[in-house]
Amino acid sequence: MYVKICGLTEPEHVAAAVEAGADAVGFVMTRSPRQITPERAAELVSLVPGHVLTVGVFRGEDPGAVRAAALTSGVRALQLHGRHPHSDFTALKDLGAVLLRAVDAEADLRCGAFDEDLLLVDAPHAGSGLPWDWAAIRGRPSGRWLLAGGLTPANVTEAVAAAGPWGVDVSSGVESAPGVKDPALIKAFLETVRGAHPGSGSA
Ligand SMILES: O=C(O)c1ccccc1N[C@@H]1O[C@H](COP(=O)(O)O)[C@@H](O)[C@H]1O
Repeated sequence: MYVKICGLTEPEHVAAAVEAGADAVGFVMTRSPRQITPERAAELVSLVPGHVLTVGVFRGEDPGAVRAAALTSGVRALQLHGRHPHSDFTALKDLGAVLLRAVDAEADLRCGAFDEDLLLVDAPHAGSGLPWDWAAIRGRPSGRWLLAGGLTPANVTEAVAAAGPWGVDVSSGVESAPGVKDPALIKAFLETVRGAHPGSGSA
């Protein structure tokens, strides 16, 4: 199962995610308790080995702003939250980055229609960090998609069994306080997922 650890702001937390076996690490470059500048993201990206995908996370920015942040930070994937027309993704294609469309589970489950590289299905009220009815989306997204929203080391096994995703994405569920990652929780999350689903995928 593919695992992304998101919202990293400190080198030691990047190291914790990489050592624990994350497939992807995310850097939030939009308004958030986890927001970092593209320049800070570049410093953290430089610490990530090539086999781990680096993802820039954005919400509502126009493609020009996303492009500028992508070029400065050097992330290899772009995760766009918000109601972006397909043309926003097309406008970024030439960067050669993996493109992730993030949708919330209530607003848009026409998941078969997406043609970005990856789909990320977040909670109906994205950003709450609360568990939600994962079973409601079982069988609806197709292809490679990540489940997110309120996942923790304690509930990820149940969430995966309920929703049947290709991968999982966690941020607040591996924090000791909003925006403060906890290396022990990062390790526990990876161990739990890998224990139940050995092996990972490739984006
Ligand atoms: O983490 C944030 O603050 C954030 C801000 C803006 C857009 C997305 C954000 N995070 C992403 O939200 C999902 C779910 O996170 P959580 O585990 O419920 O906290 C995940 O994809 C984060 O990358």
